[in-house]
Amino acid sequence: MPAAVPFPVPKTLVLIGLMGAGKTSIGKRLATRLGLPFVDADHEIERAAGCTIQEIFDRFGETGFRDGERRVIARLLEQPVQVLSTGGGAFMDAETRALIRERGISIWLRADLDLLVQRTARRDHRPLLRQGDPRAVLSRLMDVRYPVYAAADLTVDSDDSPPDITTERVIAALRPHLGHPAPMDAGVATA
Ligand SMILES: Nc1ncnc2c1ncn2[C@@H]1O[C@H](COP(=O)(O)OP(=O)(O)O)[C@@H](O)[C@H]1O
Ligand SMILES: O=C(O)C1=C[C@@H](OP(=O)(O)O)[C@@H](O)[C@H](O)C1
Ligand SMILES: [Mg+2]
Repeated sequence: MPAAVPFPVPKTLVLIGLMGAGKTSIGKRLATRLGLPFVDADHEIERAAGCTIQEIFDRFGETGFRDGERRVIARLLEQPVQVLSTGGGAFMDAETRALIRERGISIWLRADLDLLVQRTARRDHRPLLRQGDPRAVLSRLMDVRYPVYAAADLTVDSDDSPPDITTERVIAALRPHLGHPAPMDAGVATA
């Protein structure tokens, strides 16, 4: 991966999109490229609860999970600028969406159904995909969520390109939102 790019980033970069779109994996790479801290909301929710997302769903239901998710993301958005990967349902919450709009730059990683099915099949830690045929669940979620995700500040296609290419695509889309890099000779007096 190329060295970090020294562009000032004005607000936390918030990755949104369906399960398997690559929010967690691209978010990590994006943070490295921009020299920013990385945080994954699902990871923070599990840390705060002291158990896995599956266990939260089992004990408190999806509503309990969503309450925790809303609180954790609000807390994370109070922190200094970073890359924040959310879980696929987070942006569907009106309160969370408003906070992201105020304090972040939202980036929708858009992927097609086949790719999402293929990528999410590798692991079974997503409770919503254990409640029926994963393709049918993802297809239904696409219908409901894509019109809402479309309100993101930026949309970037997550296809079968290597992750580093998708990461560069995100950086290219972000360019108009980034400051200018510090000049190499900053502070050097000129005649
Ligand atoms: N080009 C790619 N871009 C993003 N993820 C990819 C890519 N190729 C394979 N993957 C894999 O897809 C899986 C789902 O990605 P993940 O980052 O967990 O998505 P999300 O956080 O959006 O649910 C991961 O195992 C990741 O390694
Ligand atoms: O789409 C969703 O509602 C969910 C997505 C998951 O995160 P990823 O999108 O990172 O898989 C996780 O937050 C939870 O299983 C619910
Ligand atoms: Mg994730």
